[in-house]
Amino acid sequence: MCERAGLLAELKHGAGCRIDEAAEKLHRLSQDIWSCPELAYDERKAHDRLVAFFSQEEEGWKVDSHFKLDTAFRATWGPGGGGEGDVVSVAFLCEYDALPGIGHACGHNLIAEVGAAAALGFKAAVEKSSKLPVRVTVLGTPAEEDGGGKIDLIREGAFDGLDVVFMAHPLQDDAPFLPHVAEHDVTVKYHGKASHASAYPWEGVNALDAAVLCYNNLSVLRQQIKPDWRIHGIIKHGGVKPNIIPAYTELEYYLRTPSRAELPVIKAKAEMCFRSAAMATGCEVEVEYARNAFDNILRNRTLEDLYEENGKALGMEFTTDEEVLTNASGSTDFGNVSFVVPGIHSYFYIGSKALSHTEEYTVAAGDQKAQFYTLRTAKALAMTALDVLLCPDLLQRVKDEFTEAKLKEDRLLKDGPTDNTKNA
Ligand SMILES: NCCCC[C@H](NC(=O)CCCN)C(=O)O
Repeated sequence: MCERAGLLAELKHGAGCRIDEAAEKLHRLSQDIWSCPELAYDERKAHDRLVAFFSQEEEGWKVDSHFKLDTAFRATWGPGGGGEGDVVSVAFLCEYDALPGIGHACGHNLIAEVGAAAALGFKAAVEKSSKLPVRVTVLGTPAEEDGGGKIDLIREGAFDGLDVVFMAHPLQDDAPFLPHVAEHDVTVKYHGKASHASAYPWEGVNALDAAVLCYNNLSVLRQQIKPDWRIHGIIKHGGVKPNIIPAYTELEYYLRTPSRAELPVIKAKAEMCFRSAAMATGCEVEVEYARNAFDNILRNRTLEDLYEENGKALGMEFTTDEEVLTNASGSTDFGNVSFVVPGIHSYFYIGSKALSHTEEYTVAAGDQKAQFYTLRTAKALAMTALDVLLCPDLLQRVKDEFTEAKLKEDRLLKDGPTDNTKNA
């Protein structure tokens, strides 16, 4: 039981009221982002809209536009960071990139809204109590769907000095945590030799054959990988004309494992598939891994429990479906954040059972119905942040759990998982 339970309850109530009061403009913010979907690292309008929101529509924030990345931003309130000792530095994260062709089919417009709303509520609550040593940060993090803006921002020091970070992602259910797997994108390019495919095919070196063999090699490999590992990809370039033996082909694959420690194993296995296809066809092969590999998420059960308690008080019904709770739901660059700062990446229902990355989900993410659930989630995040701020024991528990979980993962990384790539 928190010693300041009375004050805590009052502040939680205040946070909720502030979020309700700002409901209309928060909805406009997310609608503006939703109606103009922009791809990773190119979210210029979303960036400008969020910057305008914190510098013009809201008061008291110091805003850094283009913060370390062209389409990232930072809004801060409270004492300056670094060296204050007792100041608790709390951050709320926004995402706002869309998917090619299907717009906001992952609902990142709502992630921007939920992050902004939680920050507004939390700030308003702590503002009333001048004695609370707290700094509030909103970080606008681009390119979750492609590239991993949070990983760039970590490298640039944007997460330095933060004590705890909060974000929430829309889905089909409310859940304080869903497993996320580590992931690395790889592009495989085959270079062959063009020739007339009917007149003198023997003069050609067929890069499409290499791509097809690569695809098939990986499909065969899939039978011998662990059930929770994932390999999936596309052929991005498959040639230009049936009567020209393709001189160039390109594939893009995502390789995923539950822990970042296992990624090197799946990569070594996939590598043999890439190279053997080149050897069989006489093509040259180039294998290019993306700049950023995504880590799995480190859980923080203290934060999850608090979030669940607050969510339930607001009427959330958390899923108990084991399939949802145990299946890996994809990857996120928040995984990398969870290795540098303790945090929570919860999921929230938006009034629809449509599946993410479909056109139906795009519609749901822009629907008025999603607003109630988005703001309710923002309240639960703000309330959870208030819990850790007002109860120093809880913050310490959050930090201890983070250190322990990280040590465990580091040990796994150091010892290395079993690799049966070589049959010796
Ligand atoms: N490097 C590519 C990353 C793709 C990330 C993408 N993320 C999501 O879909 C969000 C989490 C889903 N619950 C993914 O394909 O996993």
